Amino acid sequence: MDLFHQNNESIENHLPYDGVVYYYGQVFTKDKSDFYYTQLMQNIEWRNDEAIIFGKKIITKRKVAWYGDKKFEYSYSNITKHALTWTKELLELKAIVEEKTGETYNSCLLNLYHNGDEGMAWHSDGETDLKKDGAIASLTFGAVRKFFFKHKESKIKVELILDHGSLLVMKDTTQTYWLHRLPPTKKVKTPRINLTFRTIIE
Ligand SMILES: O=C(O)CCC(=O)C(=O)O
Ligand SMILES: [Fe+2]
Repeated sequence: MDLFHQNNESIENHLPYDGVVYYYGQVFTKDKSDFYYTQLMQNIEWRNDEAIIFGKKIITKRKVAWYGDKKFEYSYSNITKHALTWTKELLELKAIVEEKTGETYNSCLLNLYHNGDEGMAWHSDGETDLKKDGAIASLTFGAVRKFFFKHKESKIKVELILDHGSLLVMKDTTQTYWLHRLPPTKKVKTPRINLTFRTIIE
C-alpha cells in the first residue's frame, strides 16, 4: 500500500519484505536545513559516547546526545544515562516529524559524525526499552551519506542516500528482520548530524 503525503506524491516501501522503510527525501528548504544544522551543532550537549567492552572503556569518535519527555534512564555496559529535556528546536523538529510520519515519539537520540571516517556498524534498534515495532524517524542535516539495510537471513541489501534536510522512517518489523548501517567513506570531509526520534516504554 502506498502512503500519500502532502503533494500527493506516493512514497514506496524501500524494503521488499519483513519491514517498512519510507524515505521522504528533503522535507525542509535548503535555508531551513542550514538553520537547523547550525542550531543543533551549537545548542546540543554533544558528548563522546563511552561503553565498557570486555572491561575496557571505549570512547567513540562520533558524538551523541539523548533528549526526551522526561529524564528517562537507560543502562548498558555499567553506564547509566539520563535523557536531557527537549530544546526549543528539538520540540519543533519533533512536531514536524510527527506530522509527516503520523506517529508520536517521546525521545530523540542524536549522532554527530565529524566526517566520513565516522559511521555506525551493522545493528538494529531493538532495545527492550523501545516500543516493540514502534516507528523510528530519522532526520539528516549536513553531509549527504549512504545508508544500508541488510536482511538478517537472506542477507540482501538495500541502499539509500540520505540528503541534507531529509526524513526517513523505519517501522513495523524492520528492527526484527533487518540490520542497518552508516558506512564510513573517504569521500565525505564534513559533518553530518542525525536525529532519531523513538518511543521509550515506561
Ligand atoms: O546516522 C544514522 O543515520 C543512523 C543512526 C542509527 O542507526 C542509530 O542511532 O541507531
Ligand atoms: Fe540505528
